[in-house]
Formats: sequence, C-alpha cells, structure tokens
Amino acid sequence: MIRFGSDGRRGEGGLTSSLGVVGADRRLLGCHGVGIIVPCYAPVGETTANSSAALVASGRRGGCCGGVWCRSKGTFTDKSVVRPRMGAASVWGPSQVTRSCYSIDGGGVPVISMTIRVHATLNITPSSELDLVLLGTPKALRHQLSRPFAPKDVREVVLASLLLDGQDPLAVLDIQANTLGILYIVSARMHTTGALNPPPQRFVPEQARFAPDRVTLLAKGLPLLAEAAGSLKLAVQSLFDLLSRYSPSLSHLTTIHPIFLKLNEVGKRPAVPTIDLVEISPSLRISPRDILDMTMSGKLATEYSSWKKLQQIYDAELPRLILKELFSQDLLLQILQGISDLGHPPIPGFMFAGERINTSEDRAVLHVALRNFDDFKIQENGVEEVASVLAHMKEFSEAIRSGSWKGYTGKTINTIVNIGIGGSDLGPVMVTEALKPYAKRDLTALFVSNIDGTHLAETLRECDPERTLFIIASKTFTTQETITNAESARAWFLSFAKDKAHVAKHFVALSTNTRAVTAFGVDEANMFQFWDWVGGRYSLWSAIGLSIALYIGYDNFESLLKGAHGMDKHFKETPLESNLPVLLAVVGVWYNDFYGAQTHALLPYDQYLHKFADYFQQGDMESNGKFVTKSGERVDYQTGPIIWGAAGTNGQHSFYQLVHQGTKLIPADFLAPATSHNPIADSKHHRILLSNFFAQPEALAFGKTEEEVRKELGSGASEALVKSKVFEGNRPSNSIMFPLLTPRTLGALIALYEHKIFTQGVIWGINSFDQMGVELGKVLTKNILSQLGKPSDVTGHDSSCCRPRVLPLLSEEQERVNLFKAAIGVARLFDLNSRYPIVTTHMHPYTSSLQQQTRSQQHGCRGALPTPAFSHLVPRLFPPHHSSLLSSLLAASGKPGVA
Ligand SMILES: O=P(O)(O)OC[C@H]1O[C@@H](O)[C@H](O)[C@@H](O)[C@@H]1O
Repeated sequence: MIRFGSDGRRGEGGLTSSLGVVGADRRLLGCHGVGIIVPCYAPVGETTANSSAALVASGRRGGCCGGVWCRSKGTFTDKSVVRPRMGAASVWGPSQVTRSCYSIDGGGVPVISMTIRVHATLNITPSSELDLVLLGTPKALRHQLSRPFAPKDVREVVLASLLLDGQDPLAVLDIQANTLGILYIVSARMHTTGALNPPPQRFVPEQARFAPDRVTLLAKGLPLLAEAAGSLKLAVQSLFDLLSRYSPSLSHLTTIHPIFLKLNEVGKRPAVPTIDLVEISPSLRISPRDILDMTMSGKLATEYSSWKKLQQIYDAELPRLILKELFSQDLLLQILQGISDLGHPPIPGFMFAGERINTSEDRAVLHVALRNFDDFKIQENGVEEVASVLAHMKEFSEAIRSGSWKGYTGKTINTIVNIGIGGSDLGPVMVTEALKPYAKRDLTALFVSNIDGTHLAETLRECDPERTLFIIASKTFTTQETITNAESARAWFLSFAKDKAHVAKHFVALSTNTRAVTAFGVDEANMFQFWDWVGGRYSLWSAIGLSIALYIGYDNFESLLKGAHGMDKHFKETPLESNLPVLLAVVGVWYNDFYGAQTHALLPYDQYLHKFADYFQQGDMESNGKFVTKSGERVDYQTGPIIWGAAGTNGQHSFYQLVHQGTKLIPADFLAPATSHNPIADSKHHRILLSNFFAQPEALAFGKTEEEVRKELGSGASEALVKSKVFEGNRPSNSIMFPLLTPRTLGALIALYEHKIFTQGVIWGINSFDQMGVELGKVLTKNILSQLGKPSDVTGHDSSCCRPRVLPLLSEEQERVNLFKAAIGVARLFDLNSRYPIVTTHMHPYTSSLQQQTRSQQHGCRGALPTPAFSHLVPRLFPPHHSSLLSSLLAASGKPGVA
C-alpha cells in the first residue's frame, strides 16, 4: 500500500494539510482495498494546526476500501468527516486521523507519508482544476461542482468525498457523471483478492483498467501542494510512490512529464520509477538438468516444451494481442515460464562459476571478474592478477594526469591516441564520449581504428609528437589494422623524436600477448595485461579501459566498474521475474522470434550516449549473430537482431518515419537521463528533449486511429490523406530512465545489455563468446593484398563476389597505376550475368593521372589523385542494359587488357 498522508506533526504557524492515496495492494494490505486517489487541501486562511484525513467508506465487509480525504479542522466538523464503517477500520475524527495515518485499517500497513504545510498565502488560480477544491466550504464546493466549468475529475473527486453517511460510493455515484470515481473504485476492487464484485449494472468492468491513467490529477496536485509549502522536494517521494503504485503507462507519463521533470530538478532521485517491473508472483521452478542443457549443450530452443508453449500462445492469441496489454494479461509471466528451463538459480550461475561457456574456444567468460569487488569467488588463472593491473592503471593514469609523466622533451602529455579496433576501440570511444563531463578537459582523447590511412593521418594532424601518448590496444596484438596503424604511428613519432629509446615514453600496450608487444618495441613495464577469458567486446573493464581511466580519472573509472558490478549482482541474485537483463532478453526474444522483428533500435535521448548503438552493434551482433548452436545444429529460428540507432531527436528527423508507419516491426529501447549535465537555458533543452523521449513511445504504442484523423481533418479531407495520417500503433518499446549519466550509471547500463545479450544467447543455445564469422574476411583480405602488387597474380576469385575495395593511398604514380591494374584484374572476373554483380554506373575508367586529376576536380575532390574507379563499386543488381556500358568502361580503361 502506498499512501501519502499527514504524518501527524502539528502545524507550525500554518496549516498542515495532507494528501492521501489509498491504494489496494494485495500483498501489503491483505484485505480489500480501493484505489481512490484524491488530493486534499486545506482552505486558505486557516491557521489551525491540524489537518485530518478521513477514510471514505466505500468498502465491503472485512476490509478497508476508500479514498482519503482531508479536511481541516475549523471547516469540517467531526461529523463532516466520513466514517469508515467496516470492521477493522476505526472511526476517524480529525485528530485521530492525523495520528492514525500510519495504520489506516488497523492492520499495520506501512505508509509513506508526507507533510505539507499550506500557507495562508497560497495563491489560487481559478484555472487550476485542483484549486477549485480549495474554494470554500462543502456547500460552496457542491455549488462549484454543479457549474459546468468545474472539471469532471474534480466534480467526481469532490462528490465522492462528500459521502458523509458511509454509503458505498458505487451505490451513489452516477456512471455517466462520475466515471472517474467509479473507475477508481472498480479498478481497485478488481485488483483486490476477495473483493466482492461491483454491481454489474453500474459500470463496465473493462473500463476499470483505465482508471489509473487518471492518476494525472493527483500527480498535478502534488507539486502544487509542495510548492505552496515552500519546498518542491516534498513532492518527489510522493510522486515516485504514486507512480510505483500505478505503473506509469506511457500516456500517463507523457501527460505528467513536465511535473516529473520539475521534480527531478529538485530531488536527488527521480520522481518516476525508472523501470517498470512487472509484478509476477509465482516462483519459477527449474530443473538443474535444464539449466545445464541450455547453458552448455546448445540444445535447439525449439526443442524445449516451453518454446512450443510460447508458439501456441502466439498462434492462439495473435489476432487479439495488443502489445501494450501483453504484460497486464500475465503474458510476460507465461513467456518467463517459457524460458524457465533456463533455471533458477538463474542463467548466470555458470558464467560466474567460471565454467568454460565459450565452448568453441574452451574458455571461461569472466568479464564480471574484472569488476568484482570481492563479492564473487571466482577461480580462474589470472583472476588474482586483476587487482594489480588495476593498481598499475591507477598509478599510470595519475602520473599522466598530474603531469609527472613527461615526454621525450620533458613536456607533459596533453593528447592520448588509442589505436585499436572492434572491442579494443568501441568501448573506450563510447565511454569517453559518454563520460565527457568527468573528463580532464585539457587532455584530448583521440581514437584510430580504421585501416584507411586517412584515419591515422587526420588524427596525427592534431597531435604534437612531444606531448602525445599512443596506446596500442589489441587483445591478440596481431590484428592487421591495429598493428599497421601502430607501426605507422611509431614511424611518424620517430620522424620527430629520432631516437628509438624515446618510444618508451610515448607508447604503451594493452594486450594478452606479451611476446608480440615486446617484439613491437614496447617495454614490458609499459604493458597492461589482461587474459583470454576477457572477450574483446567485453573488455572495456580491463586494461583496454586505460584510455577511459586517463580521460576521466581512475576514481571515475572505478565507479564505472562498480556500477557494472551492481548490475552483475542484480543479474546473479535476482529471480528471473524481476531480473532486468532477463526481462529485456525475454521481451527481445518474444519480438524477435515470434513477431519476426529483424532489428532492434537503441535510441538514447542523451547526446553523451551518441556512440551507444555503435558499441552494442558489436556487443550484440558479434555475440549473437550465429546460425549454429553450441552443439553444431543449424537453428530453425531467428537469433540475434540487427542493432542500430542514433541519439536524441536526430533520429526522429531521419528514420522514425519508418519506425512509426513502415511495414516492419522495430522494437526499440528509449534511454534517457532524468537530469542533464548541461541544464542550459533553465533546462529548456532538456525539457524539450525529454518531452520527445516520452512522446515517441506513446506514439508508437497508441498510434492515431482513422477516426481521430477524420475528426482532426474534417469532412473535406480526401481518403488518401486520411489513410496516410493513420498511425497503427501497437509498436513495442522499452523505456529506460536513469537519474543522471554518471560513471556508475553507465557501468550498470552497459552491464545490463551485456547480460541481456548473454541471456538471449543461452535461450537460443548459441555461443555468444566466439566470433568465427569475422575470420573468413580477414583471410581473404590477406590473400587479395598479396595480389594487389601484381596484376598477373590475380587468380582464384569467384566472379560474383569480387569486391576490390582495397585501393591505394600511395604517393608514387606508378604504384597507383599498378594497384589500379590489379584492381581491374580482379574486376575482370565479373560475370555480368551473375546474381551479384558489383558495379555502378558511376564507375570512371582510369585513363591518365592528368585526366583523373581533372575528373577529381570536377567531382569536388581536392588534392592528388582521388580514389580510383573501384572505390565506387557497390553491391547492386546489375540491370541488363548496363552490361554493354560496363564492357565499354572496362575496355576504355584499356591498360589492364580487360575483356
Ligand atoms: O583486440 P584485438 O585482438 O586487436 O581484436 C580486435 C577485434 O578484432 C576483431 O576481429 C574481432 O572480431 C573483435 O571481437 C575484436 O574486438
């Protein structure tokens, strides 16, 4: 039960008023209850100390029902206080009520209370619905209520409060005129075990579930009261509790979000519960055998009886499933039971125990050990070294940041350049961007990943060799891109520093491969170690995070680890039904496998998270983009979704059209901080941003009906226009909010997704921790690279899939010619009739460097020779009439003797 009431304190110079919410909560109340929600105000000008709350009797035998109204002594007499008439509740007079608010039904129900002092100077504006309640005596109120301008909500609320004779409001209220009051009562009774059915002739029970949406009225009242009491903060806890009790439906959130935003600015915690956990009571029982099967054996998911059951639910329910209602229909419970084969103690058991769940590489998966603050006992080689590596990172980052570490000319370091790719790049990039507010602003963090020399060349333009530290980040230290970039960076550095001995001051390495690191020339003392049980895409918590520690400071880096550790504990210890990563995973599987959603969008409404989707593209797609199970069986269902997304409102002006009205179902996660690090213009920007954050999921969920469109456009609108403006709605999304994007929050957020990915992999029976799918391309690249030097060496490529993308950025004209010839040599293998020809009409024949220069100028390229013809090659179906064009283009290039 969640209730706000007077806390019994006597007023100090003003009126103490209270606000009551009585909610039915079957677990806490253990009896009948009602969810009438009413704002209570004391009249202006009263100076009496007490306020009182009275229980409006609306109950049935044996329990408490009703709303709480409060009145102030001096206006209402004892008689005017409604007396509860059911057994357990006491008769409440003003003073009793003030004291008794903590045990409203005598059952010791915990009450969250708030005291608000309403001062005589409270300003009443007639425009406010709630203020109408303040305007005088019951008689006056009645009068007000009979007037047309009194909002319906208020009429109902006050009418209900005027049931002085203890009658059941349902017996008195009129369904037409008092819909809201009836709905509140009915809704609460419907959710209360053992409550009698309400009289059927008086209402449509189906409507009752809409009642909580009307909680808006109360939500508006809370800050008004608090403001009047001189401290907006007073409303924070209450609003939080209110919204916890009445799970914040999207429409509800959208309506009250300005209130919520306002309160967040003053409160330490968000006024809105950040993730709406679904209440599911039955505990899930799982057999250890099944856990083992799912986690280790890679059994096909479709073989589980629970999966079949889900399929049945889907088939049977589909025509009438409204996504919004999935969970209220206990469907989530069924889905969870569906995966309950995963077990409790849940899925993470095997990961945390150090089992070799990366079966194909026979490795444990222990990124959780990198952020373990002594909570988990993990036995694995290397785990005992984690602390010393962290200590090394701390010492080193402090030396750089404090300036005690000097470059080869005695100057301090002002730029760090992380050279790495994939997991050795994306995590540090994402996190340093996300935690910029914590950064040492006079230290620039740059990242080089792409083998395209432009990336390194452009980055080096920003560097002073005397003040730059290069961090070579590579788990294997064999990755072609990284090693090539590192070698070129070292050559660049030495072109200034001359002496190889200076490398030690400007190059450090993060790797598991000591031998390769020392062979490269980095001193072992400047190497930061990690271990093969850290997957690349899970490595930002390891030495790979050095650039993060340098940029935001070691303490903040440790907070990041602690945030992730918190989520690890939650994942490990929380039952499935309220386990956040599991819930995200299960909901994702439901849409991915049963609704056929191909993609999943990550949409952070926080500019600092603009790399979040990029990061989880690797995190999710490299983990779960697998078509065989651990046991080598071809799956007969969908596995990992395509992950994509963009930050903030940018996406809205770009791809949201398709998300809202396209033919594809695109589940999306909306993420937002309740408060901004940059509340510029009096938080105007953030309010607008969050308004969008609230509005989009609502639009996706509820859409806009044809009827609404017609009404809006009027009778003159064409049919086509009407149809084009309809939003079907029923499109799913998760909304995740957090108070502020701090290192700790970010750590938890990343770990949330990591564990979600893992859980989905377990459900699908795949190994989420290898990445065999990236190997083939690497091998072929090396093969082609060796042929690019000499056209005559070009052999052995299938004509339909040549993609000669590797093109020169070399200074020598002759080399360019050779490379181009070689590329043409590869291209000649094109089969024009093949299914996947790769050529565009933009292809320019290479003629001479002069012509090429001219062409490049025509195309707006500056500098020397632009990327030659084949940079324009893109996969596309090749229309027949292009065959001759291609032939003539290739022939025109002449030199390589293309057919
Ligand atoms: O850190 P390394 O060994 O250089 O590897 C970088 C990346 O290399 C890619 O090939 C892998 O698919 C990624 O998982 C990895 O993160």
